[in-house]
Amino acid sequence: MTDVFVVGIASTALGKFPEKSVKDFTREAVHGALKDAGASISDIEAAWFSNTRQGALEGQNTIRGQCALRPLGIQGIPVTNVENACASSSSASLQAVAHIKAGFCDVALVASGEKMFFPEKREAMFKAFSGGTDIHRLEEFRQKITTMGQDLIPEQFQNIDTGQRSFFMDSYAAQARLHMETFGTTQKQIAAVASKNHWHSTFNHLAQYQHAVTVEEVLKERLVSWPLTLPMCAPISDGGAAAIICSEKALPRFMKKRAVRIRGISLVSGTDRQPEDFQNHIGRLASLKAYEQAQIDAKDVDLAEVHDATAFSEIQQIENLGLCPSGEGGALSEQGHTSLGGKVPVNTSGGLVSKGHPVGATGIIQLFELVTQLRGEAGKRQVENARIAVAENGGGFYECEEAATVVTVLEGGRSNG
Ligand SMILES: CC(=O)SCCNC(=O)CCNC(=O)[C@H](O)C(C)(C)COP(=O)(O)OP(=O)(O)OC[C@H]1O[C@@H](n2cnc3c(N)ncnc32)[C@H](O)[C@@H]1OP(=O)(O)O
Repeated sequence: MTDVFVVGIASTALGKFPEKSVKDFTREAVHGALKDAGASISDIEAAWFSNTRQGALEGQNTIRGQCALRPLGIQGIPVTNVENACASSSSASLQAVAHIKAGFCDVALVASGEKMFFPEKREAMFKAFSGGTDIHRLEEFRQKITTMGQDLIPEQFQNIDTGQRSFFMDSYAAQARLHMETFGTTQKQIAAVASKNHWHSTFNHLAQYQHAVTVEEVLKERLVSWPLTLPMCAPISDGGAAAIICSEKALPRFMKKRAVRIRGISLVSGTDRQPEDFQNHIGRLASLKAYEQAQIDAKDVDLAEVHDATAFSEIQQIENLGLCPSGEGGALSEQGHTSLGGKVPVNTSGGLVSKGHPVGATGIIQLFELVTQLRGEAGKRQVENARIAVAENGGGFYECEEAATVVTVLEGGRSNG
């Protein structure tokens, strides 16, 4: 089977852009990725597209990819729409990799345009998140998560209305409380992750928020769902991203020196595990599979982008990726080991909490950061001598964890000859 490479990749600026459409983000991202690869539209033999919101908020229920790509001249080739909640575009990447490995094509496009911010439809904007779980069991899930670690919530924060928010913030808050109860993780450690990611994003001109926030400031901010405060939560974001990937055979047509090899990619769905069973967390299962494919060990990882839909999630995911033992993610983060300049920098882009989280596009945006790093083009946030990078992208929520998780292992530099 052929090796598969990323030869072109781009992300738009992320943020709240009420004047822009899904088509605008897609156009900018696809043109950026083609330019980066030195490719043209006629090079693309098959395309995958991800978007999660256009159906719920704009009524574009199906064929979103065809609608966004045809105006760019991408037509007459297979176009497949992939929806897997926040893991949509990484799931799409896996389909494209499999297609190339199976020999169906040599050059593929994976693209996403996402629009989440609709100030005039605020209620619908938040309600749309509930579609990322089993809507027929929403109340059951809600009750279950409310009871998780409830005793830990300080009295002054119990039963208070913290305003409109996505269902997911309550789910992650419940998981955070369970982790605190089990391992002694502290709210201050979660704040340290948020503060570190906000600092990282000061070096990322595409990030939604680009200001530093101290640990103390994070803790003093508005509460969203205990123990999570505002800067610990992924914001509402618009944006797009695209990648051109190819087989070994097609590689000489592109800038070989800047190519990054996809050494492993795995997709796992959640299981019936109990919340306390951390060893079988979906992120752990997905990373083990991807590491096996890539024939690497956690100690080989030079940097990672993980799905910090909340700052707590980063603690959970670095444990799942094996960057530290279970229960030690909070301490590892607080001691600065996951910061730029630390042992294994995590979320150098600023992560979802600061760089932004246009959900369908997030998988490719994570790859964009890692490819930029592996090419040595990350400027002030560059991780020295980075060779192996890992992306972890989680989507949806079923029972007590993400419904889908994709882990991708990338290798840059000397692997490409
Ligand atoms: C599997 C998964 O990935 S699930 C995750 C999917 N994503 C989500 O669930 C999104 C979760 N986020 C939310 O629900 C919302 O963003 C909330 C509740 C946290 C905040 O929403 P609101 O109360 O409407 O606040 P709003 O977005 O208006 O922000 C107000 C201001 O606070 C500040 N702010 C908001 N979020 C952040 C953040 N993460 N970091 C720093 N500042 C922030 C900004 O100054 C912002 O104003 P601006 O965006 O206009 O500059």
